[in-house]
Amino acid sequence: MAPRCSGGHSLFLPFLYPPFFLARTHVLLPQAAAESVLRTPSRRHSSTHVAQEPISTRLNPGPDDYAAPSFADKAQLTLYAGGGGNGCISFLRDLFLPEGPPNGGDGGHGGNIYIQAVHGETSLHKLARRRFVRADRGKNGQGSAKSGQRGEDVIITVPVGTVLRELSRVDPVAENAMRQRAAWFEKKMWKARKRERDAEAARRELENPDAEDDDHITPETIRQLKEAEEEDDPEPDDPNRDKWLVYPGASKTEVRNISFPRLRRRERLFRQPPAPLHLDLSRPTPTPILLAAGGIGGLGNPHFVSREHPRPIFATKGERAVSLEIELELKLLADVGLVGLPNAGKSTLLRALTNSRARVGSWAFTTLQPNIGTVVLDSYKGRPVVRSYRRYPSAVSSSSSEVQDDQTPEHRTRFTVADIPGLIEGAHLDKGLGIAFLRHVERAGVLAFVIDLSAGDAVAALKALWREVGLYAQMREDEDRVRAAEASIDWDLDTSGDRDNNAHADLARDDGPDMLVYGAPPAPERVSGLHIAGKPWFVVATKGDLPDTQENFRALQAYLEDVGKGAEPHPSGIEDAWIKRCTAIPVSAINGHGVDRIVHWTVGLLDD
Ligand SMILES: Nc1nc2c(ncn2[C@@H]2O[C@H](COP(=O)(O)OP(=O)(O)OP(=O)(O)O)[C@@H](O)[C@H]2O)c(=O)[nH]1
Ligand SMILES: [Mg+2]
Repeated sequence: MAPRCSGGHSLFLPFLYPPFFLARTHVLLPQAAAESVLRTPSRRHSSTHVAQEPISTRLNPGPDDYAAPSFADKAQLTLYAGGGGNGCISFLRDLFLPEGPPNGGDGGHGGNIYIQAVHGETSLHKLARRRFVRADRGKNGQGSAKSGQRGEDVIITVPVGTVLRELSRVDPVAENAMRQRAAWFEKKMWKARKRERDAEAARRELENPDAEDDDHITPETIRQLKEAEEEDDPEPDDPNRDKWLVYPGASKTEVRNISFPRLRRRERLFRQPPAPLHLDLSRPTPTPILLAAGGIGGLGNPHFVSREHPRPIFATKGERAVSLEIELELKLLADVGLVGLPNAGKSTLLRALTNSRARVGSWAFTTLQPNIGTVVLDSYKGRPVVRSYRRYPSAVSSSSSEVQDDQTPEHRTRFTVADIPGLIEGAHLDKGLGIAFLRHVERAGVLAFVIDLSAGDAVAALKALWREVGLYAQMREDEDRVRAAEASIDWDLDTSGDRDNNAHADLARDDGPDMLVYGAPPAPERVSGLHIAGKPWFVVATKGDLPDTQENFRALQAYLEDVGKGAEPHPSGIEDAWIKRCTAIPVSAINGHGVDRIVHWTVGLLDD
């Protein structure tokens, strides 16, 4: 019978404890390693070796023991900001005061819609189901000078890493301003025509001083002519007329004869941000960002008291509010992205590291949607697991106050880990579950390559994974370059002519050569893929509890040492990629062994 060790830890994974590695190998016979695999709590005290179904634990759960992730990384929403409430037309009535002064209250302002990126949200599924977001309308004003209540604001909370793009907007305020400008211009033209007509009539009268004697042109005919012309060219309507509310008891003639006063421009507390909105919420937003401003409330009739209108029977309507169609796309901003072949043990590792209940199964493509888990470093209940500090990149902010914030490191109490579906060869060509999920690790701070030590050559597996990731990165960079080329303006329309004689080209060259593209877009630069290959990475060599995995691990470790020294190229083949601290951490995720080292190593890389 094979020798058995009493301490579980020392028997497992000799390479978890490198200093003791050589000393311990002599007791680690293959049979012993094989036994250790089956060492589940129920077996620890059993004296027989009868094969039993391993008892399911949190790290080795049954296929049905999982929380289905509700995940969506895209959502399209229509936002309706709240309209303003109407102003009120009312007059004070009291004993012995039948016709008191006007006392209609103002309408309340409509609610705004904001967006805020927060830690703790990991998916857009709730918003994807919602489709519409409406802020409340302001309440109408009431008699006795009671103003209407303000409409309630809505804050859309999204995960950090969400990108917002505006698709379209309907802005009644902007439309109205445009209509007003057109009406103002039309009125100006009409006034000019009227002046011309008057001048013409006066000239005719002057030219015919003895018009009374003339049968054809009398002052009466001149007046009639002018009237006919005026009928053909009526005064344009006041574009502000539909902004007014008139007392419903007023007669039609009264309404027709009201000359509404000029509406003054009103100061806005919330200005609608200009179109098109494009936000990249790659860090938490301490204060919500305004997306759609509510309409301002109407004014009650006391605002319009004047000598001409001592008892105004009109008030203004509340402003209609903007509506926006937006698209949200989530590029998960997990700190660590787990990349591995299907069935490598990524989800088990996520369970071991965090409280996640990701689905685990001994078949490929168990995970169909990304799972996010949070590793708590400091719960403020005792000593932190490890002290860590987060610094935000200063490139994100522009204002000086924010730059100041960037320089003060924030105490990191947790970090997030993203487990995505497994990659297969050709994933960058959309094979398997494809590249749809690679964009979630694209933005991770650290990449952890999860490699199953029991599934053949670990070095080959690592190279295959890096190849896919590298090709994906290069593809993304190409896409970005093409998009940038398409979006830039080609100022040099005369491609056949001599450029030196072309005034446009000269102008462009002097003023801003970087902004302009001459003729065809330039040939793409050398493809790099560095935006992913430049990230810190390490290898998690898992399933180390299985027999005959030590050799594989040793070969992997030797290969990574060579990569670190520069003797071997980076596994992706990309030049200048990150090779500072390449290492492999052996773990047995199913037993939770070695996972603490992953936490420490990750924190080291994140803090760097
Ligand atoms: N012996 C052993 N088995 C493990 C270990 N980690 C995972 N497994 C088993 O490997 C199988 C696959 O694990 P998963 O965590 O579902 O693998 P995955 O990489 O998430 O797979 P996909 O989601 O399909 O990509 C399961 O049967 C696990 O129990 C380990 O450390 N040791
Ligand atoms: Mg999985």
